[in-house]
Amino acid sequence: MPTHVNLITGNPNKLREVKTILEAAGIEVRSQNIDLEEVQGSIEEVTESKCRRAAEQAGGPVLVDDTSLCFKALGGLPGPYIKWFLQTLGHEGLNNLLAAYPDKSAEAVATFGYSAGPGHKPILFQGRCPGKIVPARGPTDFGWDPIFEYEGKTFAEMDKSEKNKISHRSLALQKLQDWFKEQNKGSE
Ligand SMILES: O=c1[nH]c(=O)c2ncn([C@@H]3O[C@H](COP(=O)(O)OP(=O)(O)OP(=O)(O)O)[C@@H](O)[C@H]3O)c2[nH]1
Ligand SMILES: [Mg+2]
Repeated sequence: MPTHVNLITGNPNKLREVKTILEAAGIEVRSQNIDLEEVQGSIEEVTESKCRRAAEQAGGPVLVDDTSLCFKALGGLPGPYIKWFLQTLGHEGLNNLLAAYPDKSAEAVATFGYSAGPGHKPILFQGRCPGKIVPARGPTDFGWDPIFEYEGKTFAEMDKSEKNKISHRSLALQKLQDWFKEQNKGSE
């Protein structure tokens, strides 16, 4: 296991969750806020490009988190473009996108990219959490948490620790930790 990672993000809520999850496993989370240009493409392409840019700009090993919200009735959209949809339409507008469809199911997808440094190919770790889109319930301090319902509660209605146990982000970070452990074995 590395003793620390450098998470490149401008999002303090992500940083808080990643810190809670990884620091419980003994990995210190440092962070740099670098505004990275984000390309269009599949979830994986967006994350890989973001991770490459982050490594170049930070000049060393980096971790990035790109988060998607995928509506089943819309073939996976807004997907990696959820940030702009959320900013433009708000919670109500996101619900309205699904008004014509009986299927409100969605998936929260966290894709972490880890690069050992500039020029190193990013390795991706993905976690998916199934849920459905509902009218907003709960505190509004983090993105689309109030409209994403998992087993009867929106993410916003959950305690932070409850969300961190089952979230897309914790599933992805579990895979990252498993990979770190594998790497360690190889170097022993
Ligand atoms: O309710 C939420 N619960 C979450 O668990 C979650 N994770 C991310 N988000 C939001 O989804 C968009 C992703 O865009 P995104 O991955 O590009 O993030 P970002 O631009 O905010 O930060 P970063 O790219 O600097 O890391 C942004 O609007 C984030 O606020 C979440 N909302
Ligand atoms: Mg972003």
